Amino acid sequence: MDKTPPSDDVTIPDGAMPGLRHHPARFMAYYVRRHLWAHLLVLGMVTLAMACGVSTSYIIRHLVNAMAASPRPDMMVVWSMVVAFCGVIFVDGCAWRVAGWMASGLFVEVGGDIRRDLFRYLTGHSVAYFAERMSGALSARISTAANAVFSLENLTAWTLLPSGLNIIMSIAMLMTVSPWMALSIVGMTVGAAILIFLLGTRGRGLHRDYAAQAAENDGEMLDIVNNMPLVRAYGMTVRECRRMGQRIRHETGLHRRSLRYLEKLRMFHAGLTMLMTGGLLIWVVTLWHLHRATIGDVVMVTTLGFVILNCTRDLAFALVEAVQHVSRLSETLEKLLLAHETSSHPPPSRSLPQRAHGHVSIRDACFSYPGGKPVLSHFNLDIRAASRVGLVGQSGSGKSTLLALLQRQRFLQEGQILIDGIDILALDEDSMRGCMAVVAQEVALLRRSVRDNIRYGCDGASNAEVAAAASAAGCLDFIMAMPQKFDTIVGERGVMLSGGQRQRIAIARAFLRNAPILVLDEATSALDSQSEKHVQDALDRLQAGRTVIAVAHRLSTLQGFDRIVVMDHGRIVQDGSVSELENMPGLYRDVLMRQDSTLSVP
Ligand SMILES: Nc1ncnc2c1ncn2[C@@H]1O[C@H](COP(=O)(O)OP(=O)(O)OP(=O)(O)O)[C@@H](O)[C@H]1O
Repeated sequence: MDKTPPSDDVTIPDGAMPGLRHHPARFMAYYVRRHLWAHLLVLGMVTLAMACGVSTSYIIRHLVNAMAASPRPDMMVVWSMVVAFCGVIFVDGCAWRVAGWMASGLFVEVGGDIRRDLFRYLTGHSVAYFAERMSGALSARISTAANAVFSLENLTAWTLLPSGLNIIMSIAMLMTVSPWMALSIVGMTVGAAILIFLLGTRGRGLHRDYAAQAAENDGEMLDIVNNMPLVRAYGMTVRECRRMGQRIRHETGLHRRSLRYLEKLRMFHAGLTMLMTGGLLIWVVTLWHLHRATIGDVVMVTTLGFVILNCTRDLAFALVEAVQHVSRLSETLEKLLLAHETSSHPPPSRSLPQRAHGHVSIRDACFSYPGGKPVLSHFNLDIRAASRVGLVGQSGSGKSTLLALLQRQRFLQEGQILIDGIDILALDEDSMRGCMAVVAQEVALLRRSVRDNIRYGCDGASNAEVAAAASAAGCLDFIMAMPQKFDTIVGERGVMLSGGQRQRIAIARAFLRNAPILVLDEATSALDSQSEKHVQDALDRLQAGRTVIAVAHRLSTLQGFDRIVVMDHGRIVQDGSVSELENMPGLYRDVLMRQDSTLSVP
């Protein structure tokens, strides 16, 4: 397998991931623990800043009382309060800035850790997992998870924590004026926060509808962009734009409703704040009138009361927002942290010798897709090392499924597939990938250079070896004609190359891998006869001395093979040499005759 990532890059090991699928809080806790001291420092700085902020009201109270003292104010007290005020706002500013500085590195770092872990875990899923899901949506989910945690950390540091601390410290300070007043404020604060939170969460349906529609539209857009050639070919550009326009209008409508709901809550809270602050002012002025409160008390209570009530609003809205981010994180983890399909088998531990023979044996194999009919049932096939076997059969007879099972992209429900006598499920990744090379109809190329694409999976290969493989695969002519030769970037999925050129790059890759087993999946079926000739020549060179398992609809490509296996509904219905099957009534001869007369694919 690829190299294990450096342990520094792993916060949550793959084995622990599925256990966190329904536990977003525990998932986040791993990343907080990884940077515990930095998180504690941010927490400490925010607490210090809040303490400073609240104590300014306390200092102002004393300043006002000292200034209003009769017959003459004590200027020592007045100036010491001024100095204290300046000191406190200086510390307050410094604490915020230290917290901001730390957080700007810390929260971004956490986002990076999450992306690395989720990407690594995602790449461990089986090919079937990817085949059944939209790849764009999966990669978008990794960003969604990292962004949700980033938002939650920011929300906690800059809103939840300050508002909570502000409320607690302000109430403690109000206790010094009137315990009853402080208790009343506690009641009002808790009541208002609970009310806003409950009303806020009642709007969750609206937020969810919007989030679901937005995700669906993103997927839809990606689908259209990926299929632009089809859209153009069928003259559907205008219609697709109109369709997308309608979907986006629907999404913006849902977004507006979700935001307006929050806005209505804010209006409701503003009214509540006005009433409660007015009530507090009347109360403290009455106390002052009864000589039970000083002017400083009036100033402090009014300021703190207003601060507290505003903080309840911030706290409640931040909680509602936090619920939204946690929902997004939960949804993402649920989708991404499914247990790897391979994990139900014992960990692969056996390896093949440096040069495996390439004897393939499929024994009593049973397989069906989830919820589908059996594709293979008690299927047996033995392929000698260095023999060339063609798999033939009507569409849907199970040929591609067999190749997927052979490459460990899918897993048998019963039976075994053995390579040189070892069950492929027991083979470690290096042996598994090292013993097999694949050339398929749809060649997978990355948006990297020609050289990197040929060298893919053989990192140690020198430039000379890459060039030799390219030469053996008949690629040199077109590579040398490219602007940057081997360094030319092939474009997304190799769009800058023709179908035949892409095939020959795949063949060069297989040459470099030099695996004893070669799997050909309709390798030449999509090519015109000129390209097919080039590719076929390269393939003939590649096949020499290897076990070849080739699926082909065009029977002419299997001329010269040692053996043909004809499949029908997941069973072998004919098995023999080309000449035997040509002279035997049955599916092979029927197809051959049809192709001879039409020269087309059945
Ligand atoms: N991902 C999938 N999920 C569910 N069923 C599938 C899936 N892939 C294939 N099948 C079903 O499995 C059966 C065998 O399909 P398979 O692709 O192996 O046939 P094939 O012989 O390779 O066909 P073709 O020559 O058209 O490629 C078919 O009935 C097909 O509908």
